[in-house]
Amino acid sequence: MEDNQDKPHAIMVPCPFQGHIIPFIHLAIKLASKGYIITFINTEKIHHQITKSSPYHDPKTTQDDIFTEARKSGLEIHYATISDGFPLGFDRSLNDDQFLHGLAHVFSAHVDDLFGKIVNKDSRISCLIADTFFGWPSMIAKKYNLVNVSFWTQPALVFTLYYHMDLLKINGHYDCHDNREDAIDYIPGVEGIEPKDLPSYLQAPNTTTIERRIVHKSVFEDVKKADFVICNAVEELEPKTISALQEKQPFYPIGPIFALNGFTMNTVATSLWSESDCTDWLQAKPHGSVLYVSFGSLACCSREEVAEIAHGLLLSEVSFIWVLRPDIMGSYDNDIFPVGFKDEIKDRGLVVPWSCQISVISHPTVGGFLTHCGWNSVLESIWFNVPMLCYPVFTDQITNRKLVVDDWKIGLNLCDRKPIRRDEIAEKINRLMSGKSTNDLRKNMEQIKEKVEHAISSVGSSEKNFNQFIGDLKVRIFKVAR
Ligand SMILES: O=c1ccn([C@@H]2O[C@H](COP(=O)(O)OP(=O)(O)O[C@H]3O[C@H](CO)[C@@H](O)[C@H](O)[C@H]3O)[C@@H](O)[C@H]2O)c(=O)[nH]1
Repeated sequence: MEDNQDKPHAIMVPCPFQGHIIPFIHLAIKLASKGYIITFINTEKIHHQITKSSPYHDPKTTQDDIFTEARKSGLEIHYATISDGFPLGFDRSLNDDQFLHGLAHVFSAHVDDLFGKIVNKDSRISCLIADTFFGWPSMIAKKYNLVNVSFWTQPALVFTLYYHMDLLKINGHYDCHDNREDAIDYIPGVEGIEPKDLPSYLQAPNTTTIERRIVHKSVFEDVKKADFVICNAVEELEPKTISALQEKQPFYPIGPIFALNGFTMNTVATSLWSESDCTDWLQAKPHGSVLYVSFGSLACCSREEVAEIAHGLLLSEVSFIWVLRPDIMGSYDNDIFPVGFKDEIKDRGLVVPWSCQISVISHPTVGGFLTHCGWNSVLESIWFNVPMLCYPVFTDQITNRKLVVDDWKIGLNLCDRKPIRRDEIAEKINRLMSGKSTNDLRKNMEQIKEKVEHAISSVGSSEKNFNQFIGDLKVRIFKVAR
Protein backbone atom coordinates (compact mmCIF):
# COMPACT_ATOMS: atom_id res chain seq x y z
CA MET A 1 0.00 0.00 0.00
CA GLU A 2 1.12 3.54 -0.69
CA ASP A 3 2.61 5.15 2.39
CA ASN A 4 1.56 8.72 3.17
CA GLN A 5 5.20 9.70 2.62
CA ASP A 6 4.95 8.59 -1.02
CA LYS A 7 1.73 10.40 -1.81
CA PRO A 8 2.19 13.47 -3.98
CA HIS A 9 1.20 16.67 -2.21
CA ALA A 10 -0.06 19.62 -4.28
CA ILE A 11 -0.87 23.17 -3.27
CA MET A 12 -3.78 24.61 -5.26
CA VAL A 13 -4.41 28.34 -5.71
CA PRO A 14 -7.51 29.45 -7.65
CA CYS A 15 -8.14 33.01 -8.80
CA PRO A 16 -10.56 34.53 -6.30
CA PHE A 17 -13.61 34.50 -8.58
CA GLN A 18 -16.67 32.24 -8.51
CA GLY A 19 -16.14 30.80 -12.02
CA HIS A 20 -12.59 29.74 -11.08
CA ILE A 21 -13.18 28.52 -7.52
CA ILE A 22 -15.89 26.03 -8.58
CA PRO A 23 -13.74 24.02 -11.06
CA PHE A 24 -10.73 24.24 -8.71
CA ILE A 25 -12.75 22.68 -5.87
CA HIS A 26 -13.93 19.85 -8.12
CA LEU A 27 -10.37 19.29 -9.32
CA ALA A 28 -9.15 19.15 -5.70
CA ILE A 29 -11.76 16.49 -4.88
CA LYS A 30 -10.84 14.49 -7.98
CA LEU A 31 -7.10 14.59 -7.26
CA ALA A 32 -7.65 13.71 -3.61
CA SER A 33 -9.80 10.74 -4.59
CA LYS A 34 -6.88 9.54 -6.76
CA GLY A 35 -4.62 9.55 -3.69
CA TYR A 36 -3.19 13.08 -3.78
CA ILE A 37 -2.75 15.16 -0.65
CA ILE A 38 -4.07 18.64 -1.37
CA THR A 39 -3.56 21.96 0.37
CA PHE A 40 -6.23 24.27 -0.99
CA ILE A 41 -5.76 28.01 -0.63
CA ASN A 42 -8.58 30.51 -0.72
CA THR A 43 -8.32 34.22 -0.09
CA GLU A 44 -9.65 35.36 3.29
CA LYS A 45 -12.41 37.26 1.50
CA ILE A 46 -13.55 34.22 -0.49
CA HIS A 47 -13.39 32.03 2.61
CA HIS A 48 -15.48 34.55 4.53
CA GLN A 49 -18.04 34.87 1.74
CA ILE A 50 -18.45 31.12 1.11
CA THR A 51 -18.77 30.18 4.77
CA LYS A 52 -21.22 33.03 5.40
CA SER A 53 -23.42 31.85 2.51
CA SER A 54 -23.18 28.14 3.14
CA PRO A 55 -26.00 26.12 4.68
CA TYR A 56 -23.38 23.51 5.73
CA HIS A 57 -21.21 25.87 7.72
CA ASP A 58 -21.74 25.98 11.43
CA PRO A 59 -20.66 29.42 12.66
CA LYS A 60 -20.17 27.97 16.17
CA THR A 61 -17.34 25.70 15.03
CA THR A 62 -14.52 27.95 13.99
CA GLN A 63 -12.42 24.97 12.89
CA ASP A 64 -14.84 24.27 10.05
CA ASP A 65 -13.69 24.85 6.51
CA ILE A 66 -15.25 23.96 3.16
CA PHE A 67 -13.53 20.55 3.09
CA THR A 68 -14.47 19.39 6.59
CA GLU A 69 -17.03 16.88 5.29
CA ALA A 70 -14.75 15.73 2.47
CA ARG A 71 -12.05 14.96 5.04
CA LYS A 72 -14.53 12.88 7.04
CA SER A 73 -14.98 10.69 3.99
CA GLY A 74 -11.24 10.01 3.88
CA LEU A 75 -9.95 12.64 1.42
CA GLU A 76 -6.80 14.38 2.59
CA ILE A 77 -7.49 18.02 1.76
CA HIS A 78 -5.94 20.68 3.97
CA TYR A 79 -7.07 24.25 3.79
CA ALA A 80 -5.40 27.63 4.29
CA THR A 81 -6.38 31.23 3.66
CA ILE A 82 -4.37 34.16 2.41
CA SER A 83 -4.88 37.91 2.16
CA ASP A 84 -5.58 39.27 -1.32
CA GLY A 85 -4.12 42.57 -0.19
CA PHE A 86 -7.44 44.30 0.56
CA PRO A 87 -9.44 44.52 3.81
CA LEU A 88 -12.50 42.23 4.10
CA GLY A 89 -14.90 45.16 3.84
CA PHE A 90 -13.45 46.42 0.52
CA ASP A 91 -16.01 45.99 -2.26
CA ARG A 92 -14.11 44.07 -4.92
CA SER A 93 -17.01 43.97 -7.33
CA LEU A 94 -17.65 47.70 -7.45
CA ASN A 95 -13.91 48.49 -7.50
CA ASP A 96 -12.87 45.77 -9.89
CA ASP A 97 -10.11 47.75 -11.63
CA GLN A 98 -8.39 48.47 -8.34
CA PHE A 99 -8.89 44.88 -7.20
CA LEU A 100 -7.45 43.40 -10.41
CA HIS A 101 -4.51 45.77 -10.19
CA GLY A 102 -3.83 44.55 -6.63
CA LEU A 103 -4.13 40.92 -7.69
CA ALA A 104 -1.72 41.44 -10.57
CA HIS A 105 0.89 43.38 -8.63
CA VAL A 106 0.62 42.67 -4.87
CA PHE A 107 -0.92 39.22 -4.42
CA SER A 108 2.29 37.35 -5.28
CA ALA A 109 4.00 38.82 -2.21
CA HIS A 110 1.28 37.33 0.00
CA VAL A 111 1.60 33.99 -1.80
CA ASP A 112 5.36 34.02 -1.27
CA ASP A 113 4.86 34.75 2.42
CA LEU A 114 2.40 31.87 2.90
CA PHE A 115 4.44 29.39 0.85
CA GLY A 116 7.46 30.27 2.96
CA LYS A 117 5.53 29.13 6.01
CA ILE A 118 3.77 26.06 4.52
CA VAL A 119 6.32 24.60 2.11
CA ASN A 120 9.33 25.07 4.31
CA LYS A 121 7.49 23.20 7.09
CA ASP A 122 6.44 20.21 4.96
CA SER A 123 9.08 18.83 2.60
CA ARG A 124 6.54 16.47 0.97
CA ILE A 125 4.86 19.40 -0.82
CA SER A 126 6.04 18.86 -4.35
CA CYS A 127 3.67 20.57 -6.72
CA LEU A 128 1.87 23.85 -7.35
CA ILE A 129 -1.46 23.88 -9.23
CA ALA A 130 -2.23 27.54 -9.87
CA ASP A 131 -4.77 29.36 -11.96
CA THR A 132 -3.37 30.28 -15.37
CA PHE A 133 -4.61 33.82 -14.72
CA PHE A 134 -1.77 34.46 -12.26
CA GLY A 135 1.53 35.89 -13.41
CA TRP A 136 3.69 34.53 -10.56
CA PRO A 137 3.57 30.67 -10.64
CA SER A 138 6.91 30.13 -12.39
CA MET A 139 8.68 32.41 -9.89
CA ILE A 140 7.09 30.68 -6.86
CA ALA A 141 7.57 27.16 -8.29
CA LYS A 142 11.25 27.85 -8.89
CA LYS A 143 11.82 29.39 -5.47
CA TYR A 144 10.19 26.47 -3.62
CA ASN A 145 11.32 23.71 -5.98
CA LEU A 146 7.80 22.72 -7.01
CA VAL A 147 6.48 21.20 -10.22
CA ASN A 148 4.47 23.95 -11.91
CA VAL A 149 0.97 23.00 -13.13
CA SER A 150 -1.27 25.62 -14.69
CA PHE A 151 -5.05 25.12 -14.64
CA TRP A 152 -7.00 26.88 -17.40
CA THR A 153 -10.73 27.26 -16.69
CA GLN A 154 -11.85 28.30 -20.19
CA PRO A 155 -11.95 26.54 -23.58
CA ALA A 156 -8.77 25.59 -25.43
CA LEU A 157 -9.67 28.01 -28.24
CA VAL A 158 -9.44 30.98 -25.88
CA PHE A 159 -6.16 29.67 -24.44
CA THR A 160 -4.58 29.41 -27.87
CA LEU A 161 -5.69 32.91 -28.91
CA TYR A 162 -3.94 34.44 -25.89
CA TYR A 163 -1.01 32.05 -26.31
CA HIS A 164 -0.48 33.36 -29.84
CA MET A 165 -0.81 37.07 -29.11
CA ASP A 166 2.50 37.54 -30.91
CA LEU A 167 0.95 36.22 -34.15
CA LEU A 168 -2.08 38.48 -33.72
CA LYS A 169 0.34 41.37 -33.27
CA ILE A 170 2.43 40.57 -36.35
CA ASN A 171 -0.73 40.31 -38.44
CA GLY A 172 -2.22 43.50 -37.07
CA HIS A 173 -5.22 41.91 -35.31
CA TYR A 174 -4.01 42.75 -31.80
CA ASP A 175 -4.71 46.21 -30.42
CA CYS A 176 -6.49 46.74 -33.70
CA HIS A 177 -8.14 50.16 -33.98
CA ASP A 178 -9.37 49.92 -37.54
CA ASN A 179 -12.26 47.44 -37.14
CA ARG A 180 -10.70 44.72 -39.30
CA GLU A 181 -13.16 42.11 -40.54
CA ASP A 182 -10.80 39.68 -42.32
CA ALA A 183 -10.69 36.19 -40.77
CA ILE A 184 -7.76 35.20 -38.57
CA ASP A 185 -6.54 31.98 -40.17
CA TYR A 186 -2.92 31.72 -39.03
CA ILE A 187 -3.28 30.45 -35.43
CA PRO A 188 -2.21 26.79 -35.31
CA GLY A 189 -5.23 24.51 -34.91
CA VAL A 190 -7.79 27.29 -35.48
CA GLU A 191 -9.53 27.09 -38.84
CA GLY A 192 -10.56 30.70 -38.92
CA ILE A 193 -12.01 33.16 -36.49
CA GLU A 194 -13.37 36.63 -37.13
CA PRO A 195 -11.82 39.50 -35.18
CA LYS A 196 -15.21 40.22 -33.58
CA ASP A 197 -15.08 36.76 -31.93
CA LEU A 198 -11.75 37.31 -30.16
CA PRO A 199 -11.93 37.58 -26.35
CA SER A 200 -12.80 41.18 -25.51
CA TYR A 201 -9.32 41.89 -24.10
CA LEU A 202 -7.73 41.15 -27.45
CA GLN A 203 -10.04 43.47 -29.36
CA ALA A 204 -9.66 47.22 -29.90
CA PRO A 205 -8.98 48.85 -26.57
CA ASN A 206 -10.84 51.05 -24.21
CA THR A 207 -9.03 52.17 -21.06
CA THR A 208 -9.98 49.13 -18.96
CA THR A 209 -9.03 46.75 -21.73
CA ILE A 210 -5.48 48.10 -22.03
CA GLU A 211 -4.61 47.22 -18.40
CA ARG A 212 -6.24 43.78 -18.72
CA ARG A 213 -4.48 43.08 -21.97
CA ILE A 214 -1.15 43.83 -20.34
CA VAL A 215 -2.03 41.44 -17.50
CA HIS A 216 -2.98 38.71 -19.98
CA LYS A 217 0.28 39.25 -21.83
CA SER A 218 2.40 38.68 -18.73
CA VAL A 219 0.22 35.77 -17.65
CA PHE A 220 0.72 34.05 -21.00
CA GLU A 221 4.43 34.63 -20.91
CA ASP A 222 4.45 32.88 -17.54
CA VAL A 223 2.28 29.92 -18.57
CA LYS A 224 4.82 29.02 -21.24
CA LYS A 225 7.17 28.16 -18.37
CA ALA A 226 4.68 25.74 -16.74
CA ASP A 227 5.59 22.04 -16.65
CA PHE A 228 2.00 21.02 -17.43
CA VAL A 229 -1.21 22.76 -18.45
CA ILE A 230 -4.54 21.17 -17.59
CA CYS A 231 -7.68 22.55 -19.13
CA ASN A 232 -11.40 22.32 -18.38
CA ALA A 233 -12.07 21.41 -22.01
CA VAL A 234 -13.05 18.28 -23.93
CA GLU A 235 -10.75 16.83 -26.60
CA GLU A 236 -13.58 15.75 -28.94
CA LEU A 237 -15.08 19.25 -28.94
CA GLU A 238 -11.89 21.10 -29.91
CA PRO A 239 -9.64 18.39 -31.40
CA LYS A 240 -7.51 20.49 -33.79
CA THR A 241 -6.92 23.34 -31.37
CA ILE A 242 -5.92 20.91 -28.64
CA SER A 243 -3.56 18.82 -30.73
CA ALA A 244 -1.85 21.98 -32.02
CA LEU A 245 -1.36 23.14 -28.42
CA GLN A 246 0.00 19.75 -27.43
CA GLU A 247 2.83 20.27 -29.91
CA LYS A 248 3.90 23.32 -27.92
CA GLN A 249 3.51 22.18 -24.34
CA PRO A 250 2.19 19.22 -22.28
CA PHE A 251 -1.51 20.16 -22.42
CA TYR A 252 -4.24 17.90 -20.97
CA PRO A 253 -7.94 18.49 -21.65
CA ILE A 254 -9.66 16.92 -18.63
CA GLY A 255 -13.11 18.54 -18.67
CA PRO A 256 -15.73 18.98 -17.80
CA ILE A 257 -14.67 19.19 -14.19
CA PHE A 258 -17.85 19.67 -12.19
CA ALA A 259 -20.15 18.08 -9.65
CA LEU A 260 -21.42 15.06 -11.50
CA ASN A 261 -22.46 13.17 -8.44
CA GLY A 262 -24.22 14.42 -5.35
CA PHE A 263 -21.04 14.16 -3.30
CA THR A 264 -19.45 17.54 -3.98
CA MET A 265 -22.77 19.33 -4.31
CA ASN A 266 -23.98 18.21 -0.94
CA THR A 267 -20.81 18.31 1.06
CA VAL A 268 -18.55 21.09 -0.22
CA ALA A 269 -19.81 24.66 -0.28
CA THR A 270 -18.81 26.49 -3.45
CA SER A 271 -21.20 29.46 -3.68
CA LEU A 272 -20.15 32.99 -2.82
CA TRP A 273 -23.78 34.00 -2.26
CA SER A 274 -26.71 32.31 -0.51
CA GLU A 275 -28.69 30.20 -2.94
CA SER A 276 -32.44 30.80 -3.22
CA ASP A 277 -34.34 27.53 -3.39
CA CYS A 278 -36.35 27.50 -6.63
CA THR A 279 -37.53 23.89 -6.46
CA ASP A 280 -41.14 24.42 -5.34
CA TRP A 281 -41.65 27.16 -7.90
CA LEU A 282 -40.18 25.00 -10.67
CA GLN A 283 -42.19 21.99 -9.61
CA ALA A 284 -45.46 23.71 -10.46
CA LYS A 285 -44.49 24.45 -14.10
CA PRO A 286 -44.96 22.23 -17.17
CA HIS A 287 -42.06 20.17 -18.52
CA GLY A 288 -39.51 22.20 -20.53
CA SER A 289 -41.47 25.45 -20.18
CA VAL A 290 -39.12 27.59 -18.04
CA LEU A 291 -36.36 29.85 -19.32
CA TYR A 292 -33.42 30.27 -16.91
CA VAL A 293 -31.68 33.65 -17.17
CA SER A 294 -28.28 34.26 -15.56
CA PHE A 295 -25.15 36.28 -16.30
CA GLY A 296 -22.86 34.46 -13.88
CA SER A 297 -20.85 36.14 -11.17
CA LEU A 298 -18.97 38.99 -12.86
CA ALA A 299 -20.71 40.34 -15.95
CA CYS A 300 -22.55 43.65 -15.62
CA CYS A 301 -25.39 45.09 -17.71
CA SER A 302 -26.50 48.68 -18.13
CA ARG A 303 -29.86 49.91 -16.85
CA GLU A 304 -31.11 50.00 -20.45
CA GLU A 305 -30.09 46.37 -21.04
CA VAL A 306 -31.82 45.21 -17.85
CA ALA A 307 -34.96 47.12 -18.89
CA GLU A 308 -34.98 45.67 -22.42
CA ILE A 309 -34.49 42.12 -21.09
CA ALA A 310 -37.32 42.68 -18.56
CA HIS A 311 -39.65 43.91 -21.32
CA GLY A 312 -38.53 41.10 -23.63
CA LEU A 313 -39.38 38.53 -20.95
CA LEU A 314 -42.80 40.13 -20.48
CA LEU A 315 -43.53 40.18 -24.20
CA SER A 316 -42.40 36.56 -24.67
CA GLU A 317 -45.06 35.28 -22.25
CA VAL A 318 -42.63 32.51 -21.26
CA SER A 319 -42.13 31.46 -17.60
CA PHE A 320 -38.68 32.32 -16.28
CA ILE A 321 -36.24 32.33 -13.39
CA TRP A 322 -33.96 35.36 -13.56
CA VAL A 323 -30.82 35.45 -11.43
CA LEU A 324 -30.19 39.12 -10.92
CA ARG A 325 -27.20 39.83 -8.70
CA PRO A 326 -27.57 43.01 -6.62
CA ASP A 327 -24.41 44.38 -8.31
CA ILE A 328 -25.52 43.51 -11.86
CA MET A 329 -25.45 47.15 -12.97
CA GLY A 330 -22.03 47.80 -11.41
CA SER A 331 -23.73 49.58 -8.50
CA TYR A 332 -26.27 48.64 -5.84
CA ASP A 333 -29.43 50.14 -7.19
CA ASN A 334 -32.77 49.10 -5.69
CA ASP A 335 -34.77 50.63 -8.47
CA ILE A 336 -33.71 48.17 -11.12
CA PHE A 337 -36.93 47.10 -12.90
CA PRO A 338 -39.17 49.03 -15.23
CA VAL A 339 -42.29 50.37 -13.48
CA GLY A 340 -44.95 47.67 -13.00
CA PHE A 341 -42.66 44.75 -13.97
CA LYS A 342 -43.12 42.75 -10.76
CA ASP A 343 -46.92 43.20 -10.81
CA GLU A 344 -47.11 42.14 -14.41
CA ILE A 345 -45.03 38.97 -14.12
CA LYS A 346 -46.96 37.70 -11.07
CA ASP A 347 -46.25 33.97 -10.77
CA ARG A 348 -44.90 33.66 -14.31
CA GLY A 349 -41.43 34.81 -13.30
CA LEU A 350 -39.18 34.33 -10.29
CA VAL A 351 -36.36 36.81 -9.71
CA VAL A 352 -33.61 35.71 -7.27
CA PRO A 353 -30.20 37.18 -6.37
CA TRP A 354 -28.42 33.80 -6.71
CA SER A 355 -29.43 30.17 -7.19
CA CYS A 356 -27.98 26.69 -7.15
CA GLN A 357 -27.61 26.75 -10.94
CA ILE A 358 -26.97 23.03 -11.29
CA SER A 359 -30.23 22.24 -9.44
CA VAL A 360 -32.17 24.70 -11.57
CA ILE A 361 -30.93 23.72 -15.01
CA SER A 362 -31.12 20.01 -14.25
CA HIS A 363 -34.81 20.42 -13.42
CA PRO A 364 -37.07 18.93 -16.12
CA THR A 365 -39.24 22.05 -16.28
CA VAL A 366 -36.28 24.14 -17.52
CA GLY A 367 -36.18 24.24 -21.33
CA GLY A 368 -33.75 27.05 -22.17
CA PHE A 369 -30.91 29.15 -20.76
CA LEU A 370 -30.37 32.83 -21.52
CA THR A 371 -26.68 32.98 -20.66
CA HIS A 372 -23.66 35.28 -20.73
CA CYS A 373 -21.67 32.24 -21.98
CA GLY A 374 -19.38 31.88 -18.97
CA TRP A 375 -17.51 28.65 -19.65
CA ASN A 376 -18.88 26.78 -16.62
CA SER A 377 -22.42 27.71 -17.63
CA VAL A 378 -21.80 26.46 -21.18
CA LEU A 379 -20.48 23.11 -19.92
CA GLU A 380 -23.33 22.74 -17.42
CA SER A 381 -25.90 23.59 -20.07
CA ILE A 382 -24.46 20.93 -22.37
CA TRP A 383 -24.46 18.40 -19.56
CA PHE A 384 -28.13 18.96 -18.80
CA ASN A 385 -29.21 19.28 -22.47
CA VAL A 386 -30.47 22.84 -22.16
CA PRO A 387 -30.18 24.91 -25.38
CA MET A 388 -28.77 28.39 -24.96
CA LEU A 389 -29.68 31.93 -25.93
CA CYS A 390 -26.34 33.71 -25.93
CA TYR A 391 -25.67 37.19 -24.66
CA PRO A 392 -21.90 37.37 -24.10
CA VAL A 393 -20.69 40.43 -22.23
CA PHE A 394 -16.89 40.37 -22.06
CA THR A 395 -13.63 38.34 -21.85
CA ASP A 396 -13.84 34.70 -23.13
CA GLN A 397 -17.66 34.87 -23.29
CA ILE A 398 -17.40 36.51 -26.72
CA THR A 399 -15.40 33.56 -28.08
CA ASN A 400 -17.46 30.96 -26.21
CA ARG A 401 -20.52 32.25 -28.09
CA LYS A 402 -18.85 31.37 -31.37
CA LEU A 403 -18.28 27.78 -30.17
CA VAL A 404 -21.88 27.44 -28.96
CA VAL A 405 -23.73 29.12 -31.84
CA ASP A 406 -21.49 28.90 -34.93
CA ASP A 407 -19.51 25.69 -34.35
CA TRP A 408 -21.67 23.36 -32.26
CA LYS A 409 -25.06 24.89 -33.14
CA ILE A 410 -26.53 24.34 -29.69
CA GLY A 411 -27.56 27.93 -29.09
CA LEU A 412 -28.92 31.08 -30.72
CA ASN A 413 -27.63 34.64 -30.61
CA LEU A 414 -29.85 36.84 -28.47
CA CYS A 415 -29.49 39.79 -30.77
CA ASP A 416 -27.63 39.95 -34.01
CA ARG A 417 -27.29 43.69 -33.71
CA LYS A 418 -26.55 45.82 -30.71
CA PRO A 419 -28.13 47.47 -28.78
CA ILE A 420 -30.58 44.74 -27.78
CA ARG A 421 -34.26 45.37 -28.36
CA ARG A 422 -37.21 44.00 -26.42
CA ASP A 423 -39.16 42.73 -29.44
CA GLU A 424 -36.13 40.88 -30.77
CA ILE A 425 -35.48 39.40 -27.32
CA ALA A 426 -39.08 38.14 -27.07
CA GLU A 427 -38.92 36.67 -30.55
CA LYS A 428 -35.63 34.84 -29.82
CA ILE A 429 -36.91 33.52 -26.50
CA ASN A 430 -39.93 32.04 -28.26
CA ARG A 431 -37.74 30.58 -30.98
CA LEU A 432 -35.52 28.96 -28.34
CA MET A 433 -38.37 27.56 -26.29
CA SER A 434 -40.63 26.21 -29.02
CA GLY A 435 -40.85 25.49 -32.74
CA LYS A 436 -38.41 24.09 -35.28
CA SER A 437 -35.29 25.83 -33.96
CA THR A 438 -35.60 24.18 -30.61
CA ASN A 439 -35.80 20.70 -32.16
CA ASP A 440 -32.65 21.32 -34.24
CA LEU A 441 -30.78 22.73 -31.25
CA ARG A 442 -31.81 19.79 -29.10
CA LYS A 443 -30.69 17.27 -31.73
CA ASN A 444 -27.27 18.93 -31.97
CA MET A 445 -27.12 19.16 -28.20
CA GLU A 446 -27.69 15.41 -27.88
CA GLN A 447 -24.66 14.75 -30.10
CA ILE A 448 -22.44 17.17 -28.20
CA LYS A 449 -23.61 15.80 -24.86
CA GLU A 450 -22.85 12.26 -26.04
CA LYS A 451 -19.25 13.28 -26.78
CA VAL A 452 -18.90 14.92 -23.39
CA GLU A 453 -20.46 11.98 -21.61
CA HIS A 454 -18.12 9.59 -23.37
CA ALA A 455 -15.11 11.81 -22.63
CA ILE A 456 -15.58 11.48 -18.89
CA SER A 457 -16.48 7.79 -18.91
CA SER A 458 -13.82 5.38 -17.67
CA VAL A 459 -12.59 4.80 -21.25
CA GLY A 460 -13.08 8.37 -22.47
CA SER A 461 -10.52 11.00 -23.46
CA SER A 462 -10.82 13.24 -20.38
CA GLU A 463 -10.41 10.33 -18.01
CA LYS A 464 -7.45 9.01 -20.04
CA ASN A 465 -5.88 12.47 -20.16
CA PHE A 466 -6.38 12.89 -16.44
CA ASN A 467 -4.70 9.57 -15.68
CA GLN A 468 -1.91 10.41 -18.10
CA PHE A 469 -1.47 13.77 -16.39
CA ILE A 470 -1.19 12.31 -12.90
CA GLY A 471 1.22 9.65 -14.16
CA ASP A 472 3.43 12.24 -15.90
CA LEU A 473 3.21 14.50 -12.86
CA LYS A 474 4.43 11.73 -10.56
CA VAL A 475 7.43 11.10 -12.80
CA ARG A 476 8.22 14.81 -12.85
CA ILE A 477 7.83 15.16 -9.09
CA PHE A 478 10.23 12.27 -8.61
CA LYS A 479 12.78 13.91 -10.95
CA VAL A 480 12.53 17.31 -9.22
CA ALA A 481 12.93 15.71 -5.78
CA ARG A 482 16.20 13.96 -6.72
O1 LIG B 1 -27.12 31.84 -9.63
C1 LIG B 1 -26.11 31.22 -9.97
C2 LIG B 1 -25.28 31.60 -11.05
C3 LIG B 1 -24.15 30.84 -11.31
N1 LIG B 1 -23.85 29.77 -10.55
C4 LIG B 1 -22.64 28.97 -10.83
O2 LIG B 1 -21.53 29.85 -10.93
C5 LIG B 1 -20.66 29.43 -11.97
C6 LIG B 1 -20.51 30.61 -12.91
O3 LIG B 1 -19.45 30.34 -13.80
P1 LIG B 1 -19.48 30.85 -15.30
O4 LIG B 1 -20.72 30.44 -15.94
O5 LIG B 1 -18.23 30.39 -15.95
O6 LIG B 1 -19.56 32.41 -15.20
P2 LIG B 1 -18.68 33.52 -14.38
O7 LIG B 1 -19.01 33.45 -12.97
O8 LIG B 1 -18.97 34.79 -15.05
O9 LIG B 1 -17.18 33.03 -14.65
C7 LIG B 1 -15.96 33.72 -14.92
O10 LIG B 1 -15.02 32.64 -15.07
C8 LIG B 1 -15.28 31.75 -16.16
C9 LIG B 1 -14.19 30.69 -16.14
O11 LIG B 1 -12.94 31.24 -16.28
C10 LIG B 1 -15.29 32.51 -17.49
O12 LIG B 1 -15.62 31.64 -18.53
C11 LIG B 1 -16.31 33.65 -17.40
O13 LIG B 1 -16.31 34.41 -18.59
C12 LIG B 1 -15.95 34.55 -16.22
O14 LIG B 1 -16.84 35.64 -16.12
C13 LIG B 1 -21.31 28.23 -12.64
O15 LIG B 1 -20.69 27.05 -12.20
C14 LIG B 1 -22.75 28.26 -12.16
O16 LIG B 1 -23.32 26.99 -11.97
C15 LIG B 1 -24.66 29.38 -9.50
O17 LIG B 1 -24.42 28.38 -8.83
N2 LIG B 1 -25.76 30.13 -9.25
